[in-house]
Amino acid sequence: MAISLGSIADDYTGASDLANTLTKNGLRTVQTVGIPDPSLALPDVDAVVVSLKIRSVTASEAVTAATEAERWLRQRGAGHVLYKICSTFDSTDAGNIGPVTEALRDAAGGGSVLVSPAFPEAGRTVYLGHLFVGGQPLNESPLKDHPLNPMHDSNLVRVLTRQSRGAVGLVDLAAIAAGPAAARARLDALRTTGVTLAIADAIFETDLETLGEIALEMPVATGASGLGLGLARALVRSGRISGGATAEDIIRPVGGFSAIVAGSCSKATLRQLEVAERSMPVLRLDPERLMSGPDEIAAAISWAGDRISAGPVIIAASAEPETVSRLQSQYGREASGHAIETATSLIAAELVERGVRRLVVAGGETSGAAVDRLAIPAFLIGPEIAPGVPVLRTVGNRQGDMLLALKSGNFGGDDFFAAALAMMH
Ligand SMILES: Nc1ncnc2c1ncn2[C@@H]1O[C@H](COP(=O)(O)OP(=O)(O)O)[C@@H](O)[C@H]1O
Ligand SMILES: O=C(O)[C@@H](O)C(=O)COP(=O)(O)O
Repeated sequence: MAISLGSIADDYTGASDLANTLTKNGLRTVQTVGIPDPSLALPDVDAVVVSLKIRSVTASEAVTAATEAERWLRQRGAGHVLYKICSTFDSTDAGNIGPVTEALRDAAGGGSVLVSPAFPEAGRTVYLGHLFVGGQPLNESPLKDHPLNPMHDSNLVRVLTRQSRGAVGLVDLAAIAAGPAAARARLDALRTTGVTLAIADAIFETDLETLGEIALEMPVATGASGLGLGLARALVRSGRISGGATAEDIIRPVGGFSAIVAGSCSKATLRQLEVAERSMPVLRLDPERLMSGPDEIAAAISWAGDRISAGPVIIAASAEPETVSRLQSQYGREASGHAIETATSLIAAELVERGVRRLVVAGGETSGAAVDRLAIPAFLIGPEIAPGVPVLRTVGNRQGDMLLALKSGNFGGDDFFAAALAMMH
């Protein structure tokens, strides 16, 4: 199997978001969980998205995992590798976007790397290097309260500079709107001044198409699904792939019970839970009790066990920023995040043991922990529930075929949970 496009995603929801965009734009795509075991039979595809859980680990761990994935992708023919980051540039001054991008650049022999988290379909645009989330600059958006990586600066040139060894520049909208030749010239001019990482503005899909065209001429790029769209369209335009991806039979029924597990504290998820509460049983976990022992997990499993055969249930650790801050000031940010992810993943695994075969997980880190515990090796990409969130069908899963949706915290409309379940039978 030779692939045209390789991607390394820094979390699992981000991976399914990108795989969804690539599929919608004509690439047959598979999402693997880590580097797949050689015994796993992967389908014949144009693109592989390797999901890693490296957004919130140390920079050196992230670099090691990403460079290993890069080698694996190159060995399978990937001429271009996209490092998929969050469209809200989730990271801290310690990394990991800068260190991983620079390591992938070094592995590919140097040159310039375009970096753009723009994803206009989801309201993420970049202008003069500033990232906007809907109508708000990043630092005024709900991302300012993210439990693991609160974002306090919308100027991505500054943010990336703080994480990188090399100089960071800007390919601005004026150059991009003037088309590939002008954007290329701007990038070349930056390179002569020693800039190796270039934040790229993008507001409209046409900007992404321009970015995709020039990114494809280079071995590495860093960005969110918007850049994926540009790369996929450039590949299809180049005639190198057939452009015939379909998502049709991926959602054939799997049976079993259905459940939702949420660990995202994003504003969108909190609203979706409120709305779902009107039509489904929802158990709100007590974070204090989760931190102090296994009783809360056992109680949640028993609560779900009593209800699951009657219809879908939701179990959520999600809480408002004030509650999250209180817990973090008592136990520390990483320790509380990790303990809650462990709890939600144990609950998800226990639900699957009890016959759940249709599972929605809300939250990037939360999804990563759950999919790892379930030991699911890979996913095929089905139709889209909401921008950035497809239905996934497991490949090579030991419990048999399952349908999942891994929802990025910030994605989906108010009725996302009902909409997801309606597409999974
Ligand atoms: N009540 C809570 N208090 C503190 N942290 C929490 C709480 N509920 C969930 N978390 C943690 O918050 C983090 C949310 O991150 P993530 O799952 O990536 O969601 P998102 O997709 O919204 O970023 C996880 O580490 C999760 O364990
Ligand atoms: O690019 C995006 O916004 C998403 O694909 C993504 O990575 C979101 O991360 P989480 O909110 O942590 O799921």
